[in-house]
Amino acid sequence: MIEVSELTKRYGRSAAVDGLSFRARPGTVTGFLGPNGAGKSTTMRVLLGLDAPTSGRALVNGRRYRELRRPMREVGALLDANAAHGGRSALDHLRWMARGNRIPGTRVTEVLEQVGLAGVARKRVGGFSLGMRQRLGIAGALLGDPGVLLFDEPVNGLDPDGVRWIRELMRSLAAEGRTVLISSHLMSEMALTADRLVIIGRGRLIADTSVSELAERFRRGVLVRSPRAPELAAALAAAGAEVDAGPGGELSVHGLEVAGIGDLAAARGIPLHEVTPRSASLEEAYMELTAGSVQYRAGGDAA
Ligand SMILES: Nc1ncnc2c1ncn2[C@@H]1O[C@H](COP(=O)(O)OP(=O)(O)OP(=O)(O)O)[C@@H](O)[C@H]1O
Repeated sequence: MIEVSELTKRYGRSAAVDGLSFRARPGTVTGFLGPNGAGKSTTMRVLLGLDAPTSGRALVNGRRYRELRRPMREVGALLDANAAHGGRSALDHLRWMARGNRIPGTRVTEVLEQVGLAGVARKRVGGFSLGMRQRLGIAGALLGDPGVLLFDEPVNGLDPDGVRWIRELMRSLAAEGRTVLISSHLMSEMALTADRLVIIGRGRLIADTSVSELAERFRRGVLVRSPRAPELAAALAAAGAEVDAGPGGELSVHGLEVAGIGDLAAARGIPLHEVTPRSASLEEAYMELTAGSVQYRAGGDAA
């Protein structure tokens, strides 16, 4: 379990994180979303004890990081894919991590297998592609077999195969009952990977929601086509719906759901050729939610 409550982190006069509260629960992939500079990495750094909060709390399993008895066995993290020393082999890097944390060497072999690097374990990390370095970083996060995992932008720069691999890994880690927090600025990716979405902007919480709740919130009425559209429009309006007729004769209906529209048409013997609930895409929803908190725009204007 991850619990962030009233967390504020200031750098000088500006707040990177500003009164942020949310939870990430076991068995769940929580997508941590926000535009560049929203405060995602800062929150993760505080959770991992790499930065001290100005105020508020960021707890892993009910404790601050430095109060954890065996941190690597409780929480694993991928913050920076380039953290491993380029001159070392993947095997040496993980062995070094394992030794420092009293983790048995056999675990190194296991995680190398799990991330698909067993075949290149003795190669120097300096020659690794970005995707291989991400895998190595993930192997490091998994080394202590922790119940809580934090991944900061793990799909950045990966090809579609790598992206899919990460998505499936995150899902399987959550299915094992682990708490998985994964940051991204891409809604499209999170919509496929995450159960819950914590969306932040300028250090503040914008939404704490499930993917389906977010889609529901951005519903845009029901699109209806019928060869007897004017008659149907009148009947829907009489039933209290708000109806707009489009240029092609299609109706945009608000205030009545698909079932209600179908029942009403059936009762009057009006044929329906299409009844489609419409919602803004999740990407549009995300853009709308974060519109006020984008720090930098193309052209360099501060928002
Ligand atoms: N060490 C630091 N000193 C001063 N300002 C910092 C420091 N670390 C982060 N910031 C500022 O805090 C804000 C939040 O940064 P953070 O890296 O947490 O955002 P993010 O959501 O992870 O963004 P990105 O997606 O770009 O990584 C930014 O305005 C950033 O410039």
